[in-house]
Amino acid sequence: MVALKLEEVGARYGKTQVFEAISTDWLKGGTLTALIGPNAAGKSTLFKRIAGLLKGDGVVQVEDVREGFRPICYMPQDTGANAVLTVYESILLAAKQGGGWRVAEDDLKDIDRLLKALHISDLAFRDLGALSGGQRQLVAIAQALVRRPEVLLMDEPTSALDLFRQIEVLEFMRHLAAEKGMAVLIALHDLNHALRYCAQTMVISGGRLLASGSTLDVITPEMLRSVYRVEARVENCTQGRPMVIVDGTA
Ligand SMILES: Nc1ncnc2c1ncn2[C@@H]1O[C@H](COP(=O)(O)OP(=O)(O)OP(=O)(O)O)[C@@H](O)[C@H]1O
Repeated sequence: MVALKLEEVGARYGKTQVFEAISTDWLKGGTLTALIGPNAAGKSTLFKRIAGLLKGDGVVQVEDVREGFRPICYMPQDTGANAVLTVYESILLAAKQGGGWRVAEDDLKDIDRLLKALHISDLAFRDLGALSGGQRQLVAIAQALVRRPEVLLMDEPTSALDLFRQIEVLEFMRHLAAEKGMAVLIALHDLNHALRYCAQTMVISGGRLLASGSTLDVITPEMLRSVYRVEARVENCTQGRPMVIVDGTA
């Protein structure tokens, strides 16, 4: 199964250091990992650094990548849409990116399966430019998954989705990670999503990785006070699930 490890990873834009010396244990495939932290903490920058889109200090190691899979795929926050392509064409283009242009029967089957799994088959022949923000986000998830990544970095993938779709997508991703052995890192602002779906959580703040480990160990009232500047509790709801309840600003 794929494994990812960061060793003393840093990133800067020009002279401005965003974060430095981020190190992790080996993170194995099969589960979702939340990447959390306040606005501008560097979550997207860390993803770009892991994906190799930004250079910087330290080493990103990926081991045990299977034949026919891509080591790392980065799904950015909404970047607008190319109005010229249909949804189907855009997913096919993503599948073929960096490979040959010959389209095989299996490519088309993969796309059909993904469209069905994400419940967007009805959008297949719509123009990308004519979609709503949430529809575009679902298509972006299909574009990322069709590339068969071993490590998938998802930057706030549910920010434009309604409540039903948020749950549907995160449950689907958790299932897919377990089934395919994929390592999925998800930048999130909704900490209840982290508590509910992500086995591990990493907190980035003040240019450092402040905490990393089991989500329940990481999301604590102390962390919420020091990182998010809120007074909050983590309590079990009536169904026994832990949830963050915010009482106010700290
Ligand atoms: N291309 C860039 N050039 C210069 N500075 C940048 C660039 N991209 C991001 N930054 C800066 O780097 C810092 C980290 O930004 P980043 O987008 O990684 O944060 P984030 O944690 O993903 O934030 P958010 O939760 O608001 O999406 C911010 O101060 C931002 O202004």
